[in-house]
Amino acid sequence: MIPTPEAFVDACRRGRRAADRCGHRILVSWSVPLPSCGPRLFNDLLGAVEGQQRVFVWVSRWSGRSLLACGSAVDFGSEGEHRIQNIDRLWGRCLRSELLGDQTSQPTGLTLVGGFAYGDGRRKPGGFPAGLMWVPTVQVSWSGPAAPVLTLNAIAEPGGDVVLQAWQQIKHTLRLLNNTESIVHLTHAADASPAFREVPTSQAWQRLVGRALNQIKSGTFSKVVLARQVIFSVRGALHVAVPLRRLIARQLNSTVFGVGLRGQWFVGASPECLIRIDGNQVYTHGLAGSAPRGTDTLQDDQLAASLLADTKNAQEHAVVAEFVEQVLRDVCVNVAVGTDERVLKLPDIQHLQTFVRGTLPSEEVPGLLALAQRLHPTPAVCGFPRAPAQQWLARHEPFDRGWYAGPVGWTEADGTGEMAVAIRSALLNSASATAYAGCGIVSDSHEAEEYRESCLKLRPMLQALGVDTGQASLKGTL
Ligand SMILES: C=C(O[C@H]1C=CC=C(C(=O)O)[C@@H]1O)C(=O)O
Repeated sequence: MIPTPEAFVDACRRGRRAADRCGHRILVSWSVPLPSCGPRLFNDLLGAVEGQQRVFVWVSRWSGRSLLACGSAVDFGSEGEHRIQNIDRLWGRCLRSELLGDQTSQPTGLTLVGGFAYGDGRRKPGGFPAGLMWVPTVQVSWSGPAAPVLTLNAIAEPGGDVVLQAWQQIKHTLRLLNNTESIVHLTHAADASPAFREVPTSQAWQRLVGRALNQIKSGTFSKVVLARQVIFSVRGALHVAVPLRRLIARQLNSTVFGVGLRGQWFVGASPECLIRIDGNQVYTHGLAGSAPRGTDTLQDDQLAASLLADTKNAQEHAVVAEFVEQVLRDVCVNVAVGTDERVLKLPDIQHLQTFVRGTLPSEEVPGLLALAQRLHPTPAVCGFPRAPAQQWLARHEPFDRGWYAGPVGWTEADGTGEMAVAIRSALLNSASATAYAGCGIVSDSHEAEEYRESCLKLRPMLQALGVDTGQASLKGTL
């Protein structure tokens, strides 16, 4: 099923010779189109990779790019305020001095995948790291209707036994590609139990909204985005392929992601693109201001019209749209702000949105990660002005956001790539599923309305986890 695997072994041999010459490790990246049909292979592979130690899943509604990757040839990790920038620097250095040197152009499939915690706190034992991106050992990617591309990456060390290593990697890849059929049929969802715990409790969260409103009145900030957690216990083994498939099938206007690290998974369907680069074009997205969906088209359109006309939502949205526009103006030329498609309709909620695009000038410019560092956190997940909102959240939000609302995505050697704001997400392990939602609080916000809105934002993940939100005990709460 892998065409010309010997070519990968040859590339590894060349990598080893280069490593011997320069005395340091060399990254070998080799890609080949796969003959199998795309969507089916993707769906089947999802079942096959879920048990792996390191997995990255991506189904983009912005670029049409899908990725399924496992293993890591090389990790780039960093903590602290400059974690995105630090990983950008390490990746740049790897591309300049460690990539297999005798290729005439950039390797086509080489991709860095991963993400970042929302905050710059230090890594907690057992939790997701503050920043981790990596080059997968095995990756299958699709772009629109084109044939899937298989990419194998390996590190050749000076004096290392690359031939054995390369054949083992091919064997492992073949096992993954061939095992898909049997594994997918064994995959059953152990749905999350309807028993749940809210952090903070609904009353405490609404009291916090009240305190945020006092700060807004006293002029500390004009907007803050307050989040909450809902924690479900999980009965039996949770097969992550099941919620991922549900998200892919239902959240058609959201980019679906899944990051598996040592048995824990961070998954979600984000409607918010932090940054996307395609060639010299840069895209970002302001998303804030929300309304429920209607029960029929007439009511739905009325709700969208009121959302567009409402001053509270307009204010909540404007700070985000103006912020992301300014970041693009700082680095791009020909910045244009989209005026159509002002409302994004998702199955459970609708939002105000603004698309901003720009062109990278031809001189040396920041890449995807450097732009993500400038944009994160936008006022859609933090507040405005950023520093006082951030400080207030650090003191009052009673949990660590982890990767919720952080940047998650991928970038290639030529700078192409995309990162989502990881909202509408959950952290899953063998015992529990923790789902997150946050709401932008501005001067005209109301505690109970914001609580109801946060429940709508939790729904995509709860539905994906098999929680019956129509059930009596959850009605009016979630
Ligand atoms: C912070 C979240 O949503 C943001 C994105 C869209 C609309 C939002 C709002 O209306 O509050 C939030 O700013 C979340 O879903 O957890």
